[in-house]
Amino acid sequence: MIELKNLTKVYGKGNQAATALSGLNLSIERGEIFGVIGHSGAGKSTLIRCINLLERPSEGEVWVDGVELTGLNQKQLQEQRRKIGMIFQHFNLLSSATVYDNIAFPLRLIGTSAADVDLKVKDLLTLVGLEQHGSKYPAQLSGGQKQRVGVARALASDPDVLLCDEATSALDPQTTDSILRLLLDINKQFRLTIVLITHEMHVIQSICDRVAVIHGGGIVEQGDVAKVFLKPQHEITREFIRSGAQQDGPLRAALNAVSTGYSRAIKITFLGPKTYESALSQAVRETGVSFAILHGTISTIKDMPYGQLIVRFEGTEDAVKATMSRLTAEGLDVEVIS
Ligand SMILES: Nc1ncnc2c1ncn2[C@@H]1O[C@H](COP(=O)(O)OP(=O)(O)OP(=O)(O)O)[C@@H](O)[C@H]1O
Repeated sequence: MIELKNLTKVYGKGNQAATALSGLNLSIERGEIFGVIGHSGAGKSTLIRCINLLERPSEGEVWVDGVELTGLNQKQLQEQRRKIGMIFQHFNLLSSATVYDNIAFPLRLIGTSAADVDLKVKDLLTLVGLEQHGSKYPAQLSGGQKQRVGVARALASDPDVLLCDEATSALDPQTTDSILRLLLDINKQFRLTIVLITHEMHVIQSICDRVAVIHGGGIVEQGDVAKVFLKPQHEITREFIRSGAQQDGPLRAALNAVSTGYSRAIKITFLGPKTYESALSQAVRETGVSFAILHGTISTIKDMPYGQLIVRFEGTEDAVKATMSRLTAEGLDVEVIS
């Protein structure tokens, strides 16, 4: 659906030159919600703005729905851009136009009849839950409502792709969640491909199918959110996960606590329905190992439950190893951490 090949973007020239993206490759499937996470300056905005050529890459190719965009003339590009909607961190609404007129704007630009504009805008107002607010001006709306207008306007031309440029970064946590739910709904309802950039792991965890971690203008890690989130390979990814987690001070103290016999601290990861099964209690009952829970999380990635427990097993070496083997045989991920 979207393919970025050897994408390079250099701003400025000579000794003023700044490389924002260097030789980046990325493939995004139709209908998925793809997240790009990275620190400030990593290249996220440049990357997302290259997908609709708001920013023209210095080198490389941008393929959307089988069409390579960098080779198109202005008219062809305008045509293709209609298939790519975009929403922004600061909403970018026309302050002197009503909600209705903001949403109607892209339709009027392409000469849609007044009757069709009316039908479409009313449908979109209902879709984003703003039926009662069509005649208001942006200044009379909350941040979440403004972003709903942004979503409705982006959907007016029936795009195949929605680009979200830090779309929830200016919103409080509750409003963020309501906008994320709206994005998830429209992704399901219209099989819309969504690409979002963010610096918050929570956003990725809530709605994305796959994620790429970007650092220094390149992708350092990518894959299914569950895989990247639960088994991060790169230090930058681990940093993001730590920043979204609770303080690990108490855990460190527990790991350092002296134990009398043979003991191992183990991280056990449960995914999907296994999260709610009793594999751990069954395994220790059978092997006679005792255990203390040092740290635990149960949450969801998109709508899939997962759990992560750090436990200290105590018993004979053979019994501890047998317990780990049993958990592995049950399909759980088991990792010795100390
Ligand atoms: N118009 C520009 N002119 C010169 N350099 C730029 C320009 N836009 C971005 N850069 C540089 O390119 C690099 C990547 O910037 P970009 O805005 O893509 O990162 P980002 O990950 O989106 O950061 P943030 O989260 O702070 O928006 C940075 O070093 C930035 O200073």
